Amino acid sequence: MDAPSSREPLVVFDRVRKVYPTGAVGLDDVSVAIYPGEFVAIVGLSGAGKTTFLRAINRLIEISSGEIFFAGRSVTRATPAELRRMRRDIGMVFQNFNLVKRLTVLQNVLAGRVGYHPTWRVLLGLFPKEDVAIAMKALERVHLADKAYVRADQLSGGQQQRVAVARALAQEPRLILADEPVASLDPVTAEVIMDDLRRINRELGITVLVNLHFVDLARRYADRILGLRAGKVVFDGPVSEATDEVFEFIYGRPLTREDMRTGEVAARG
Ligand SMILES: Nc1ncnc2c1ncn2[C@@H]1O[C@H](COP(=O)(O)OP(=O)(O)OP(=O)(O)O)[C@@H](O)[C@H]1O
Repeated sequence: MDAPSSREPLVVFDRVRKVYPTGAVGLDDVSVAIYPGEFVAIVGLSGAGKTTFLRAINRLIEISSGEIFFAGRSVTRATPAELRRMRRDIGMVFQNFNLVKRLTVLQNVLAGRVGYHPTWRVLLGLFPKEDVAIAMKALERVHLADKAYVRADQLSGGQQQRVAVARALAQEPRLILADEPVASLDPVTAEVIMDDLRRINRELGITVLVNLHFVDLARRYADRILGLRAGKVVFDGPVSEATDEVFEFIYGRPLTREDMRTGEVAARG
């Protein structure tokens, strides 16, 4: 693989600030570049700005100043049509799955294709055969093809999150944004989801940005750690440099059992 510095970044934040109408600061002068193929974990305490960072990329949140670029184009100044086109390339996975529970698994995954068709067609549920093939392939990637015709609400939480990953994948995105994707799952299931995301990243070259508050998962799965505190990037480096001391610096306090998905804090010498 090329060294990141020799490639065009996929996402750029240029002096981005977000101040909510309440006065709360979501992002404070953030400048950062994410390169194609990276798997980046964004870490920080609750309220540090992780969700704001992620949602600013596809403009689910409007920033207050600065500029964000995706694939060399300004997201901030994009017209509605340009924004729709960009959002096709950006899949999203949420903490609470966001599936339509009364629809089948396959129908949920097909929702990932809506950005490719006019609204009337989608409302009638008229997806071309190729889309069904893409959706089935996405389900195979998360090992759920056998559940295609089951109603989404019949699945376990972990399975529902895998459907959500398949839905993002069916978009054939360049980037997947995952906002605390394992926060409501047990440790074993959390690893299944993280394994899926990593496999997708490695095998398909899709860039993955994931908000995590578990130190062990961030270390195990990410290539790069972006540490936020009070809206500022206070650490940006490879996972090998993200020591306990670094996490304690990002969090502004000692690590606790709650910071580990497994609930174990390593003994420190
Ligand atoms: N819609 C909103 N209106 C006002 N303030 C907000 C809003 N969303 C977030 N904030 C504030 O912006 C700051 C950053 O919040 P954000 O949700 O991005 O942090 P986070 O790191 O994702 O935290 P969490 O893990 O709790 O979601 C916090 O101070 C938060 O209270």
